[in-house]
Amino acid sequence: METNLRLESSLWVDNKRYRAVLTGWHFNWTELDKKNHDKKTISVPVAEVVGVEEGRVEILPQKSVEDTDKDFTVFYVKRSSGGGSYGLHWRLGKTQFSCLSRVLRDQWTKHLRAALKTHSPLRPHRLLVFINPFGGKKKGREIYHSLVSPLFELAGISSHVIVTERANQARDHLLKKDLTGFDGVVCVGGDGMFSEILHGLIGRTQQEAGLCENDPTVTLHPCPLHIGIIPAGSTDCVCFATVGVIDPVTSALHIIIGDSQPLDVSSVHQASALVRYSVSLLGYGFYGDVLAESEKHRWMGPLRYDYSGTVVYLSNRSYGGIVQYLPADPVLSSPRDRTRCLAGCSVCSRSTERLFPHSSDSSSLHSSHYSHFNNDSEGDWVSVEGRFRCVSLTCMSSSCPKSPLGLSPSAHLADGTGDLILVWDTHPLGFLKYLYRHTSSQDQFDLPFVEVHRVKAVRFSLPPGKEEESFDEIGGQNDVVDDEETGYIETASRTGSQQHLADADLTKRQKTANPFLCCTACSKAPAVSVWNCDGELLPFTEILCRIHGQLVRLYARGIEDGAAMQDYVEENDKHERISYINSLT
Ligand SMILES: CCCCCCCCCCCCC/C=C/[C@@H](O)[C@H](COP(=O)(O)O)NC(=O)CCCCCCCCCCCCCCC
Ligand SMILES: Nc1ncnc2c1ncn2[C@@H]1O[C@H](COP(=O)(O)OP(=O)(O)O)[C@@H](O)[C@H]1O
Ligand SMILES: [Ca+2]
Repeated sequence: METNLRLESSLWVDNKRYRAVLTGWHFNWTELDKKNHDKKTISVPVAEVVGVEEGRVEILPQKSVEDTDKDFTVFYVKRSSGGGSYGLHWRLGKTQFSCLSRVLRDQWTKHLRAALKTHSPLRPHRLLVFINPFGGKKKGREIYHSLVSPLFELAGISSHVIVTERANQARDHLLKKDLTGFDGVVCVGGDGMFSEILHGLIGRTQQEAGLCENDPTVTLHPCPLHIGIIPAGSTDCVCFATVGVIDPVTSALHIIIGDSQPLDVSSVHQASALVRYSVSLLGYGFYGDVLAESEKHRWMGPLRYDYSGTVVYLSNRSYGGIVQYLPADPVLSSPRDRTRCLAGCSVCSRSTERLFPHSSDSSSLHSSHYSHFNNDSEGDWVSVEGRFRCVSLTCMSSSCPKSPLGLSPSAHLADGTGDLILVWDTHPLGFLKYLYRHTSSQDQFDLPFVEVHRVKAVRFSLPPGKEEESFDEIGGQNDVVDDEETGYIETASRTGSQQHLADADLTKRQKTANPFLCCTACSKAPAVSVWNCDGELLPFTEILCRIHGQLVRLYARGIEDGAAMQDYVEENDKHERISYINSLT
């Protein structure tokens, strides 16, 4: 196949003659009629070609085609220079080639298109797009129509666009509507919008497989549809941690070329009922309180988190709790090994083999997946009890513009584990130091009151007697929880209906359990905090979380190391130059 795709000829770009070569994996062109040391080769991996069009094509300011029969135009991914050491911006590169004859032109377009098909099999043809018009700075629609949709069109992708009119519309659509014909789902919005897509797709996949999501020991089926994220939210942590930059064009290009990045997902259960799924921050204490406080200030937009963070920091709270965790195999990796999960991460690739050992045999794929979870005995769990500033679990680094290396800089996107961070009660300046270290590359785990563990599952419970005490205490200051509300929680736990749970607003009981909805004006410090689950408040305090390795796939490839990529590009250029010179002599 590969030999059939090879093509080599002279081509002209801007009236200069080039030697163009298409091997299986690369398309490159080198200027001729120049002294050897000036020769420069441009090399584009076939997998990064966006589109091949007959004629001289422009797409800006709008698409125009000059239909000459000896020309063709190639669009491809171009990395923009000077983008810092982590995360590169991708832009659309364009080169217009002229051939000596129409026959040769047709040969080039045919070969390039065939190579594309062979080398990027996951390119989407049809996408379902959800736009949250109210996310972040409310620019979702504008971002999609001006920056993304012209690129999708150029790449021949057809998209069905839905601008949401209410929260949970995207999730409900994915749970109930016909999805045949779609290769992937794109969300234009923030982490909250991504979470809707995540819940819709995971729920739908388990429904179709006849699996019960409530049971934490069940091996869930990975979702067949890919998810693309066009960032247009407040934190955009999932996008930042999987692409390395918050940039709609970069993300659109990853979608177009069908990049594929698996992602670990944590399921959160209460009394054997599924409560929610989480990929980034599942946080109790500080991060829960910040979210609860910030809900009152939504009108501030993305700034609400800084404001609420300051208010909560100044309130200086800590909470009692029992944390139990199931450690991951320490031989594989550690949260303090100072490595980074980057594009092509070897820890994650090895995990794919471990999680899906017979991936060529689809019948055994799911049955073997996660069987080890059931084999872990109670004795493997580690238990700690005390007072915490915060307890956080994250399946990935959770880097975001506020914290470029993230909550756990060495966490992996797809290794089947999460990092549990315990910040014990400490003096206010110590905690500030911990928070502040998130903004730089200083090690936030190198503090005497901070612990981090790589885990497969986590349980959180309140110290004995504390739960009732806290509700009684608050009950005295607020309306007593009535039966109807308690009834809801019981019903929810019993049926575990994901939709029911997610649809329900916080009940009064949940509000009383939430310090910032009731206690900012109280002098007494509350005994319980609330869980922040990827930006949603959870209605339960005592939970069990389990990490499901590589449950979903994103149109992304992980963070490209800018510095290493530069070397690669230069090395590649040099290699191509030398091999070309050798072929001449
Ligand atoms: C002193 C500077 C401290 C900077 C600390 C930064 C820690 C940042 C860790 C961020 C982890 C983010 C995980 C992602 C969560 C999102 O899923 C989720 C939803 O996002 P969406 O609204 O876009 O849908 N976002 C959140 O829950 C937001 C959490 C944000 C926490 C920010 C805390 C800011 C703290 C400022 C403290 C200031 C203390 C000042 C003392 C004088
Ligand atoms: N049309 C809509 N009206 C109101 N809320 C919506 C709508 N569409 C989505 N949402 C909800 O808005 C929340 C926040 O959206 P998100 O896109 O994450 O923005 P942000 O990052 O600013 O929080 C999400 O939880 C989502 O469920
Ligand atoms: Ca992980």
